[in-house]
Formats: sequence, structure tokens, C-alpha cells
Amino acid sequence: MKQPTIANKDVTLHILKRFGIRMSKKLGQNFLIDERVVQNIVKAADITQGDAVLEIGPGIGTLTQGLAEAGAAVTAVEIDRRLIEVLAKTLEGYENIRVVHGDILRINIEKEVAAPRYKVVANLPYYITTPIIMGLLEAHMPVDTLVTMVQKEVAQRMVAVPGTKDYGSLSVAVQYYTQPEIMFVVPPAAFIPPPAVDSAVIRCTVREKPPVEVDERIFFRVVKAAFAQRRKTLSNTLKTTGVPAETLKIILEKAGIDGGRRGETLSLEEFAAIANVWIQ
Ligand SMILES: C[S@@+](CC[C@H](N)C(=O)[O-])C[C@H]1O[C@@H](n2cnc3c(N)ncnc32)[C@H](O)[C@@H]1O
Repeated sequence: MKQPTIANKDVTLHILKRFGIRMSKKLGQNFLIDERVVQNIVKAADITQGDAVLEIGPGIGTLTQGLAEAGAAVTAVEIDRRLIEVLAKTLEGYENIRVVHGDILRINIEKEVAAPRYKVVANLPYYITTPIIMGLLEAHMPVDTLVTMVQKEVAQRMVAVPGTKDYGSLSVAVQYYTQPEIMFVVPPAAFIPPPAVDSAVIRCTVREKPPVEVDERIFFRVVKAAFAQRRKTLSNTLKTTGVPAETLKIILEKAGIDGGRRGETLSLEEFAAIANVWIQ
């Protein structure tokens, strides 16, 4: 039996009231109430019948329902025990949804999703956006694309290019693993309660192979150090890695990078050039 659409203010308020749920700010609970936004997320994820999807934080099932209607086989991981009972009711009748009670940062995702490859689609809890996205990418999970709602400012950092104020270690990391693209901006009015900031849906298409060949451990150590003190030159900020100034000078010379430059001006290829002559 087809359930009524949850992505609607009156339906959402009714469900919350019926189950006596007060939304938790601490858990980043801002629920979508705009059906067009749900449809556009589903479209951005290019869902086809039978696609395995991991949804992080289904809330009361708003986006989950859109994904299931499009034919996805959804594994939805929700930390809030109160919502598990709600989801059992709001998503009743959908055989292609499995709700898991747990913390996405702790559960064994491979075991729960149990698909050779999958998509991640989520309206993320904003307090842990970066650990969730970086955790999935760094662990080399078999993910094809991540289509996620994040704060607009975070989305801008993910797609930022060298030499701009938004460019930082998050930009480098996301662009190393994926090709990110901002799909659309979502105003606070699309949620209850409305968040204080604009949001954006970003699609990160996971690369088959990173754009540069590096030892990841060294590469990210260099990137982290280069952005640790944004205003400082590379010669200065790279000292935080513990490598002596003299050695750094040789490394930068070998890599063909001027030590007087700041980390925020370096491309992925230039960071790779440094990492590849780094003395371990
Ligand atoms: C922004 S709300 C999105 C809810 C719903 N998907 C929607 O679009 O209306 C984020 C959801 O993530 C859940 N959440 C927060 N931290 C979590 C965690 N560590 N693991 C799994 N879910 C979490 C919250 O309880 C909440 O339901």
C-alpha cells in the first residue's frame, strides 16, 4: 500500500505530534518538508531500480520514502532510538527499506549494506558532516556516488579551487577521492525547524583512481600541515611536521615548489609533487 508523502509540513508535524517527538538539536535534526527537494535529491542520485543505497539519518523517513519509491534498496541508519519506532510506522509496507539502529560512525557499514557497490544519499546531520564523508572516502568504501545535503558553506569548501578563500584541506581531500559538484541550494524554509544557514546538495562522484599517484599517508600529512597555519608560507608551516628547515628546503626544491608560497595556492598536483619527494 502506498503511504502518504511525508515530505510535507502538515504530515511531518502530525507524525511528530503523534509520536510525541521533540526534535533534537544535538543530533542535527532538521527534517525536510519540501517534496520537490526530496525529488531533486533522488534525481541527483540518478536512482535506478534495485540500486543499493545507504541513507544516513532517515529521521522520520522523508527522503527514505522518496528513494524507495524510485526503486532503491535502501539501508537507512538512524541513531535516535525514538525514531526507529516512528520509521516502522511511516515506512510500513515498503519491502525495499531496511532500517538499522546505530551510529554511522561506529557501525560496520559493509556488513549492514551488504552490497558489492552502493550509493550514499543523505540529508546529513551537520555536526558530523566531515567525519562522515571523510570516513567513507578514506576507508575506500565501495561507494559510487555520494549525494548529500550539507551546509552551503561546506559544499563551497568541497568544490573550491586553489587561491580562493574556501580552498583548504577538505577541498583537497574531497577532490582527491571524488569529482564534486554542487547540484542546488536549499533555503532554510525547506526544513523544520529551519536551520540558521543555507544548505546545498552536493554530488561527489567517486573516482576510479585518484588524479595523482601518491602515498596517501604522506600526501595528507603534507596537506594538513600546509593548511595548519593558512597565513604562513610553506617553508614555515611545513615545519609542523617535525621535518627540519634544511631538509624542507631540499624537499621543496626537488618538488619545484617555491617555499615562499602559501599552501592555499597549491594544486593537488603540486601537493603530490611535494609528497613524492618527502623524506619519510
Ligand atoms: C538533518 S536530519 C535528516 C532527517 C531526514 N533524512 C530528512 O531529510 O528529513 C539528520 C538525521 O541524522 C540522524 N543522526 C544524527 N547523528 C547520527 C549518527 N551519528 N548516525 C546516524 N544517524 C544520525 C538524526 O537523528 C536525524 O534523524
